[in-house]
Amino acid sequence: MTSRDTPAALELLPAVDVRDGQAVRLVHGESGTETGYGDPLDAALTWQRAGAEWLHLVDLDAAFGTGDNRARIGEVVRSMDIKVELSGGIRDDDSLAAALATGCTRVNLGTAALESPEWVAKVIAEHGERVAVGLDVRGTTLRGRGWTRDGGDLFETLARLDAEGCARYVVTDINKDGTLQGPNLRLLRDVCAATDRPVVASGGVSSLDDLRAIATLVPEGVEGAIVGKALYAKAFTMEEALEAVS
Ligand SMILES: O=C(O)c1ccccc1N[C@@H]1O[C@H](COP(=O)(O)O)[C@@H](O)[C@H]1O
Repeated sequence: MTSRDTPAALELLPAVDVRDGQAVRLVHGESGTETGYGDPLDAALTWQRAGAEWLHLVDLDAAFGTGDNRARIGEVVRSMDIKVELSGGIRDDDSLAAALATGCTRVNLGTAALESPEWVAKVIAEHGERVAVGLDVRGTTLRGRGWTRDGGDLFETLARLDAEGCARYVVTDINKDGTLQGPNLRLLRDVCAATDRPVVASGGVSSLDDLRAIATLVPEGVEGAIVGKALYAKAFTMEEALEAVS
């Protein structure tokens, strides 16, 4: 079982979400709300050049069940010198093997953790630190299948995954995601209180002050923060973000 190691600084994971081969941002994760930001490799390389140590890479078509961007995603991962957390549509042996074969540092499972608990327990046992679970919530209700279906209670699922040895959680407040309205610090605190595993925060970051606020939760177990729209909207630069949490 993984214990929570408090890192010196909050890790930042710039997000590259891929739909139809393009980097996009959504609002509340809703299909059809895409704003396009061009080539995903260009975006990823931009964050890497700016000093990011992680990339949060999402195959949105795979998450929505509208196809996949496997080939493009594989190219992006293989082009990175930094660590990559890969998400979206990893729900069975085939998609897991393809994701791990890209050389990504870890995969992030969403829907599978809600719909295929036995498979996920096996994958956690086999792959340990290479597997995180994405807990994508509205309120305290988990959402799967592109965030379109309810998938049970956050804290019941967290307890089950903890018992199975899940290494870390990526916690997304869907109501905040893509809105630039600030993170849900209460949710992050509540999750940290319920588990001793590291937590990566996702959703709502709009400013350097938001990142500083998330960084105050490092002692409670928040290890990292995913930053999406704020970077694309140029609310701050990646360099400024890294400086703010260093
Ligand atoms: O990141 C998003 O904006 C997003 C929106 C809608 C659905 C999923 C999204 N992202 C990530 O995708 C995985 C879930 O994929 P799956 O359920 O395992 O197929 C999860 O990491 C979400 O945070």
